[in-house]
Amino acid sequence: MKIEVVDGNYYYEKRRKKFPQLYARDINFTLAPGEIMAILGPNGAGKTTMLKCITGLLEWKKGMTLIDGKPLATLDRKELWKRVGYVPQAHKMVFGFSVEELVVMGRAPFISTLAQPSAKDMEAAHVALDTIGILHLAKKSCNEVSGGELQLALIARTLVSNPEVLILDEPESHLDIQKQIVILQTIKHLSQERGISCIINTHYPNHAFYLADQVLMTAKEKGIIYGNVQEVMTESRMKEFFGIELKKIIYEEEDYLVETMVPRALGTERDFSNCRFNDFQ
Ligand SMILES: Nc1ncnc2c1ncn2[C@@H]1O[C@H](COP(=O)(O)OP(=O)(O)OP(=O)(O)O)[C@@H](O)[C@H]1O
Repeated sequence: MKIEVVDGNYYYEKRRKKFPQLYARDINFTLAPGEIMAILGPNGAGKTTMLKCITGLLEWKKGMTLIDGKPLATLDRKELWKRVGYVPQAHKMVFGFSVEELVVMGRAPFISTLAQPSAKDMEAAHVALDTIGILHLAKKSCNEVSGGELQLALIARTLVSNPEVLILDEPESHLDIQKQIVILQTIKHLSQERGISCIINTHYPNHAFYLADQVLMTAKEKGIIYGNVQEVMTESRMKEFFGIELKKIIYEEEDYLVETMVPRALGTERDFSNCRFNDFQ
């Protein structure tokens, strides 16, 4: 599925006087099938709002989303949600459901109204739980799992409908580092093996380096930059958009490379007063 946004912009009615446009420049991008785009920006920059506008959960006040060249507004919503998986930010919601019930709800576009999920739907839910590595939680109540486990279940819920596109709002934000890696690798695998396109909001520059073909960076007064990850995520751009100095680090082994960015402010001054000359050799 190809997703395009043409001249998109938005405002919240309540805040229209102060912010007649949430984005200082209109949003334009094209995401080809199997590509991953990361959206980065400071808190409040409008990343969640952008995901909602892209998927039609909110209506752009200006511009539009095109799906395979057709305006999203002209598409049948039920058909669209068979093709698009949306993972919202996980809040501790009070669910009376078990994890497998939550996940099988992802099959809803395929289940006729009032019908019970079939054995095939249940099997799809278990496969999705297994893919994410939380099949053992299937029977647990959503009230009893941790925020991170709930986040994983929400991701599994989108996978049961075999989406062509995954839209993920900070999917790694409540997860420990091992589960973050599981999620990032799963997203990459889904894009490479199944050709699923992904749009992911993240606060982690190194996750964008790992995953993204393209990056869209936004900050209220700075506007929007969009391009490939190397073009957009430079030290000077990060300083401009986030107001802090981030240093790009490349860790290399023979045939292995990790790119990341670390905040310079978290370093400490080195004290060389007790070092002997030989220590520097
Ligand atoms: N329903 C709403 N009504 C009015 N203003 C809203 C509403 N939802 C969000 N906003 C405001 O719009 C701006 C963008 O919010 P949004 O949640 O899209 O930002 P974000 O970049 O995703 O933030 P974060 O990184 O903190 O999750 C914020 O200033 C927010 O307070």
